Amino acid sequence: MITRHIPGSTVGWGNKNRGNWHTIFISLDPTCDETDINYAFSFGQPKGPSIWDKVVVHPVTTEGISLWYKKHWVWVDRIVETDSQGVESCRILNLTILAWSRKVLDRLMLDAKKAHQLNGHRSICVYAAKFKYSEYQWWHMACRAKRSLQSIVLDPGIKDMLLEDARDFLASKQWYDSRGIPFRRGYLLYGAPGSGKSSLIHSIAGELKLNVYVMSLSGVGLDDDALRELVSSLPTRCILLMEDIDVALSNPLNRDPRKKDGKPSPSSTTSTPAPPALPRSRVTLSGLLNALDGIAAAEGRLLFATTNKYDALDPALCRPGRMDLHIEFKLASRYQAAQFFKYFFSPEGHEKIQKEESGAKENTSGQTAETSLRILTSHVVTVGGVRHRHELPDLSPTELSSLADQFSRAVPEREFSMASLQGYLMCYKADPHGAVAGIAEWVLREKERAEQ
Ligand SMILES: Nc1ncnc2c1ncn2[C@@H]1O[C@H](COP(=O)(O)OP(=O)(O)OP(=O)(O)O)[C@@H](O)[C@H]1O
Repeated sequence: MITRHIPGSTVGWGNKNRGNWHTIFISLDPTCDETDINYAFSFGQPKGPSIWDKVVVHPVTTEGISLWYKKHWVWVDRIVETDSQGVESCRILNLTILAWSRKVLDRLMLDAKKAHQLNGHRSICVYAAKFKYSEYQWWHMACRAKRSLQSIVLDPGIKDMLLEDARDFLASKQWYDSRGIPFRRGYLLYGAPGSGKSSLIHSIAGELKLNVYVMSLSGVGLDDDALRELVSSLPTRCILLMEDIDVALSNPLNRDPRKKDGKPSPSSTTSTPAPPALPRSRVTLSGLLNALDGIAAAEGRLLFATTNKYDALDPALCRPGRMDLHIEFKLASRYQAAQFFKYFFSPEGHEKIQKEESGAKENTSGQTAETSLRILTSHVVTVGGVRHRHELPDLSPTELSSLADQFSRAVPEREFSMASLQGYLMCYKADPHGAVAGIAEWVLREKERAEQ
């Protein structure tokens, strides 16, 4: 049996052979960064779904899966070892292959490595909490192309502050340990819908090479126990995204469900029959707080919670230690409108969009980055399944700035969301002059619509 340590990572691996059965096992240190695991195991598309993609479908179960590699049948299973207190101590991936020679496995490892390098860490994996087979588990949903931070336009300083804070946190494990402070950090992003909260989180995940675990507290059947299980089974170093955190907790029963002792609420004593209640989450506030900072809560994770109703949140949830930074996202300022316009119509913006698109395309069609870079300044629009390519007019930086300035002057301060401005600009994908000419009328129309 050979055990080796992959340099620069926390993944150790070895192999053992029994006749024509060859097994390679990879023991994953519990502090292992998910990207290290990906490094060893991700097979980028278009070769087919990655081994890692398949394996992570059951991130904490030992359920095995099989797949084909170069006409060889490969059996992959996963073992989670726990210590005497039930805390995960080690994860092991076993890959077993039937072949004359174990060289196939070596090739598989090399291919995994090459494919991952080719993929250039261009994507992040998104997992969602799903209720399947009578329990909640993390399921691999998709690999998403990273979104450049530059494509998100906020008021100056916000992005850098958030990114720096998260970077600093991830590099400070020792500092937290030495002071006995739980190694966790929480960010609460709140404010107007369509102002970039989710986009920013995905972009930060890309910058920090962290996978994103998304959950909604209002999920049907989610209760305190399931929530605790989900949170405690998170890997170290990841982003936990709790979307619309107010939704479940707006239920007044959640603060303390036992208070009412099963007595009918005042509204139900009136003669008017109450409308049928919508299915509500069974997560209580205390259950949520326990999941976030109880003994079993995962360490090393970044929590991002989003809400459109900041005032509806309980102060206990928002206190430092749970939500360390609160960041308000407002409707678009004129500054944002101008910057977004410039990004949208600049060749660099297009370049970024093309690169992001090429990353996404590689995942499905096998197109290489080189091919897509050749169409840098053209824009691909899909209408009813037909692709049209629009050439972006050649604008000098001064012209672009001037157009952006005119555009932003027509957009009233803090009245429209960035999502709605994006929606408007999408109608003028390669026509910045048209976008400027039409904006005043669009603003009027939208205002009238809002008043109706
Ligand atoms: N500040 C921004 N900069 C660039 N694009 C933005 C910005 N805000 C929103 N968008 C665009 O608008 C769309 C919606 O954004 P996003 O989902 O991030 O908003 P949100 O604040 O999370 O919304 P909600 O609260 O409704 O979930 C995305 O396609 C995104 O590209």
